[in-house]
Amino acid sequence: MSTIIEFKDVIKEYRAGDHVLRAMDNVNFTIEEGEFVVILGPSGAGKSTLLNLLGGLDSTTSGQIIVNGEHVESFNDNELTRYRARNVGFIFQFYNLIPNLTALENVELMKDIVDVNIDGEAVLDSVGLKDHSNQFPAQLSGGEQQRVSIARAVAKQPAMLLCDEPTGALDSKTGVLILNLLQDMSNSKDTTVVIVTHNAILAEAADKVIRIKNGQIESIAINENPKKVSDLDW
Ligand SMILES: Nc1ncnc2c1ncn2[C@@H]1O[C@H](COP(=O)(O)OP(=O)(O)OP(=O)(O)O)[C@@H](O)[C@H]1O
Repeated sequence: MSTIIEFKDVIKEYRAGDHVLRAMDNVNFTIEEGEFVVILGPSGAGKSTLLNLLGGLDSTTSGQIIVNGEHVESFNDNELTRYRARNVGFIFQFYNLIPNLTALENVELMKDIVDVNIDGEAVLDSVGLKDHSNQFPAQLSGGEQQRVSIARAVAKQPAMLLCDEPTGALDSKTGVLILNLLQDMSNSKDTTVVIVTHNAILAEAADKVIRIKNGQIESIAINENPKKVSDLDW
């Protein structure tokens, strides 16, 4: 496997007046292509900060973030926009659906952003929304809206899927369906999946588990025999 993501001595500080908060404190790790990675840590540990830096949504204070051989920390705004569009699928807690487009149109919208063939109906089917493709976001429940946004990120077939509590609004059965889909995508080796979660059980399904605490890496563990998501004891 080849390394797709590398954090080298990454520091991220937030300033509020003369107070400085170090949210990322000298963080080093690598992620291999196609890995299914789970990031765990208590509230405020820096998990979302890590994901935002990796996704090019926020900039480092110092250090290097190398993705596919490119230095993300050195990108200007245009380069960051291109990087996000080409490489990253985001599954975050805010759904960002376009209200006057149907579920299907929200998914197929990705055709205009990346050069991929999208079978929107099939992707909606894979997240259990086959019968909802012609509904508008306001006609869907919170969990269904979250699944449309997951379908949209998946349809893009990105090199990296960055997920912040991807199953937050879902019941456990639907959550397992989604996590299964994400694990299958990483098993196909085309997509590297990084999931931030409070759910420690998911660690058993990960290829790599990164634990962070107070902005620092507490441990990095490799699972030689990760479980299938569907075999976990939820
Ligand atoms: N934009 C910001 N400005 C100032 N401080 C911030 C900002 N974003 C995050 N922080 C601080 O950085 C630290 C890490 O926050 P982060 O959101 O990364 O934690 P987290 O591990 O994702 O927490 P949670 O599990 O509660 O979502 C926290 O102390 C937080 O208050």
